[in-house]
Amino acid sequence: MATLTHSSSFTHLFTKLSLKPKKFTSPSRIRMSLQENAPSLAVVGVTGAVGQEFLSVLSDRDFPYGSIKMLASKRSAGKQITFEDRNYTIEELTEDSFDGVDIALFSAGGSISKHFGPLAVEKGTIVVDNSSAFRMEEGVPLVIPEVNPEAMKGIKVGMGKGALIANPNCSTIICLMAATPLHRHAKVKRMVVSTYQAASGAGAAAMEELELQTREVLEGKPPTCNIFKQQYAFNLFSHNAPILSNGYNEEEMKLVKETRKIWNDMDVKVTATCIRVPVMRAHAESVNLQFEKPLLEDTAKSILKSSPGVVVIDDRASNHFPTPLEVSNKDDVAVGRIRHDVSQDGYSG
Ligand SMILES: NC(=O)C1=CN([C@@H]2O[C@H](COP(=O)(O)OP(=O)(O)OC[C@H]3O[C@@H](n4cnc5c(N)ncnc54)[C@H](OP(=O)(O)O)[C@@H]3O)[C@@H](O)[C@H]2O)C=CC1
Ligand SMILES: N[C@@H](CC(=O)OP(=O)(O)O)C(=O)O
Repeated sequence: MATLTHSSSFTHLFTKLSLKPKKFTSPSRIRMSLQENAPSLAVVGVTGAVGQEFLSVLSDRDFPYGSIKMLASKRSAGKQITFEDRNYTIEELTEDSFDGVDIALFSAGGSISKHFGPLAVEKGTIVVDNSSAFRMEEGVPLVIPEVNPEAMKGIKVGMGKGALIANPNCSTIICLMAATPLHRHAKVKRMVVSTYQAASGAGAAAMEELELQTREVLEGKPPTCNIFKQQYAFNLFSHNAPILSNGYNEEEMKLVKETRKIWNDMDVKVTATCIRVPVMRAHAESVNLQFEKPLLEDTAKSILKSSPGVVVIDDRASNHFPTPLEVSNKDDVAVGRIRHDVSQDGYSG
């Protein structure tokens, strides 16, 4: 029914993020969210593509904080980072990092989350985890704030009690930001998703590799393949996540399982094909929905137009629909190519 584009990545406790290419260049802004009596924060994986976006979003949204710890690996410890006109020294992530921390934003990979997340929770920290480590764990809310904020009700800063909140996979988030309002109206029976995923989803090093390879190929040199095992520039390939015994890759099965958990609907039928495309930032998706109840095209459009975090770009006359370039560094999910599926009877898809 629609093509969706979103600045690659994820939604977490307080926002959705888009990935920018900067490393160690946190935004220098006039607005300051540093306040007395505000929560103490920690950003785990602060030097990474996502960590840098955490900082941008904290600043963009004036998220109040009393202090902020910049955490990364031993490799980055001691390096300086500037955030909201203040210099911070990056600290190595250790088991003592969370003493006195109210909220920790984790984005340093699943194994780091698995080890340090529970330790932080034990110390009374609310952990918002961007990895896949806890998403499917029972009792851990898997939250897209615009979709299912009720899943994290009862988790409050300042209660002295730690908690884990998981952030879905970026492809799931993009898809459900648009599909959920329609699902609430006409109930989705089956969803077929195809993704066109940018380099940003694979981290800062993948973005650097795409840039380097593009230059190398244009100069007639063999492309450097460190992050992906094949040429990425001027090419596309099946998502690099491991292939499972059912023939799907892990990225595809995340879309299936996470949708069911977020919608609390174990019967919804979901299938996905995930592809990596040589785009620097912002994933795109084709989402085909089959509904239980009829849904008219105009109704779908007006539902989407009034959905939080969604913008409709659907100008048939000038053939103008969402593109990764247009949505990069923006938070909203852009939706276009909204149309009835001619292969479905009535208005059921
Ligand atoms: N939910 C979603 O939509 C998305 C989730 N992700 C998740 O976020 C994670 C990070 O992604 P991304 O930012 O793109 O990756 P990057 O490779 O750009 O960054 C990785 C970060 O993790 C840090 N790190 C690595 N090893 C350690 C360690 N032993 N201790 C502490 N910090 C460490 C790195 O620090 P250093 O610089 O010191 O090495 C760096 O800050 C991914 O692994 C994935 O789980 C990513 C994209 C989308
Ligand atoms: N979805 C990211 C990969 C990733 O980080 O996924 P997850 O958050 O589920 O580990 C990509 O574009 O490749």
